Amino acid sequence: MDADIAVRATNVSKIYDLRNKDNQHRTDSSRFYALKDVSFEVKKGDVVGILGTNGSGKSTLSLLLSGISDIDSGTIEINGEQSLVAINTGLNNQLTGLENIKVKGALLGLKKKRIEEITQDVINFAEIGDFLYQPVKKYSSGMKSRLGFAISLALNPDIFIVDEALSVGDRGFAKKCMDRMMQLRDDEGKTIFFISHSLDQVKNFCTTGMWIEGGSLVEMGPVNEVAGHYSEYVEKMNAMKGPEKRKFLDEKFRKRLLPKEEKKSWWKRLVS
Ligand SMILES: Nc1ncnc2c1ncn2[C@@H]1O[C@H](COP(=O)(O)OP(=O)(O)OP(=O)(O)O)[C@@H](O)[C@H]1O
Repeated sequence: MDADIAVRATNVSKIYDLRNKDNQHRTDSSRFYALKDVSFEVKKGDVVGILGTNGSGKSTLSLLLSGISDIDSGTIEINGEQSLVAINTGLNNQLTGLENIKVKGALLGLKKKRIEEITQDVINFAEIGDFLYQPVKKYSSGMKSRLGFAISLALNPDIFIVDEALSVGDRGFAKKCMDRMMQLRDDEGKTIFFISHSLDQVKNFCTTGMWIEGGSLVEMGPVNEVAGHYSEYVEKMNAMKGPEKRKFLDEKFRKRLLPKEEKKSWWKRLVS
């Protein structure tokens, strides 16, 4: 992969099993594309805003980009270290904040001295006081976001993946994070993927827009253009009336189901 490329995704698909309301597998068409055949390239230093309505596949993509979740088909090539900042990922709920920092450092194979430096950076940035010594399960979502964000910043990865993490923090902390992310963008040339439902935030912060809808990549390009097309789509969808909207959403959902033949061959592959 060329040295100026940070991430290359080629025909990436992620499939989930659907369960019915009794938590049983459905008898037919029970497999569903969270992402389907997604391909793109992102240059180093690019700041990509990922847009898409609820359930379109944005968080799934963030989990694949950060290497937390496995891909079902296709490839993702990454140039550099990546780190995910999300509300509910990456922290062990049973451990205290402090233990989480140390475990993360140890898992990355860092030396004791480096872990101590990182711990101090996290304490300074997160400003969660004595909560540092409480198990994370006692944290509010805003506090988890503070800790998660501070850890990712301190680890100083080449690629940041920020999934809605700012939406739960209070205004002061969200501003502090945005200021720091602007520094990462402008002074350090980091590659950033930024998922937010705030279109203004995406337009102000990002250079490239990536619109994912129904598990597929619809458009990627200059952020203002992509955000404009996405807004038009959302407006059209919002203008739909009850039955029309239900039909539209149902068709969108059905397009993501794996065909039965494909399901059969999957089972055959499993038993053969
Ligand atoms: N672990 C899972 N098991 C089964 N289905 C899942 C799982 N995680 C996500 N999905 C489904 O995959 C689809 C994509 O979900 P994802 O969380 O990526 O969407 P999103 O674009 O981030 O949505 P939102 O804007 O609501 O956060 C959704 O239909 C979701 O229900």
